[in-house]
Amino acid sequence: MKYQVVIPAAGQGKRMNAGKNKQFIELEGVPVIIHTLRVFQKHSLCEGIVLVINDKERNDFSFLLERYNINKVIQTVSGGRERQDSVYNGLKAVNNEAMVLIHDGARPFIKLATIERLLEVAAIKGAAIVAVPVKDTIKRVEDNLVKETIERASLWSVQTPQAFRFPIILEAHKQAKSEDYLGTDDASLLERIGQTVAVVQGDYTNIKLTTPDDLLLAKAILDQKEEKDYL
Ligand SMILES: Nc1ccn([C@@H]2O[C@H](COP(=O)(O)OP(=O)(O)OP(=O)(O)O)[C@@H](O)[C@H]2O)c(=O)n1
Ligand SMILES: C[C@](O)(CO)[C@H](O)COP(=O)(O)O
Repeated sequence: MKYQVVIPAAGQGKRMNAGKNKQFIELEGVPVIIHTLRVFQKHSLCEGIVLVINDKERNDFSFLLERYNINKVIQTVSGGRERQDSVYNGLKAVNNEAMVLIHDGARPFIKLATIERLLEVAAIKGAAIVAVPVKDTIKRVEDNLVKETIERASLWSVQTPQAFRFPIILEAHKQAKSEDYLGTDDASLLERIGQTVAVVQGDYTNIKLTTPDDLLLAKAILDQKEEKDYL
């Protein structure tokens, strides 16, 4: 199923502490955001990319899109205070494609096979997300004391892309905004209004580059990278 993808890349990268937006950090000489965009640029089912950026970085992004010939970007839109605001701004620029994916610019290692499996499920279920089973024990902690150990068998660590039939995710964002609800992912905006969301198992290598140690993992992942998986 053909789709458009919204790529939020308007964050500040505070936890990365790199002194710049982590999207511009180079991995093997190529900026993180380009690694991410290249996957969708090459995917024949991707009909367009809406890139969400900080206006102060518009020239930087434009230069990179030109240099790396990322010509599937149909619009670059301004980000907002929170990731959710940025995504909503991006959704409003999608030209009413039946299916929309939302994928963090900070997740450069998404595989084509995962995207294709996600699309198949989202086409049937209306909404689907990529996730991996949790490997560690998860506990709820308050004031450095364990309050609860959460049964691990049903816990998943959620990633992106998240795929939705366009009208339902646009409406969910609209409703969350009108009710001042802030979620940490887009699927939660559907869950809170009673919509079902399917889960597709992805890869543990589909990491979000968040803190400096993630760059060590990124190097190891790139060392093992099979071009065919991504491009
Ligand atoms: N207001 C925001 C916040 C985040 N993002 C994007 O959403 C993705 C996931 O967010 P995160 O990893 O938290 O990125 P940052 O917000 O940049 O990181 P930090 O919280 O450490 O500042 C990233 O691609 C980021 O650029 C965005 O477009 N707009
Ligand atoms: C959307 C997400 O990547 C799913 O794991 C995650 O919630 C983003 O969190 P962030 O703090 O905005 O990076």
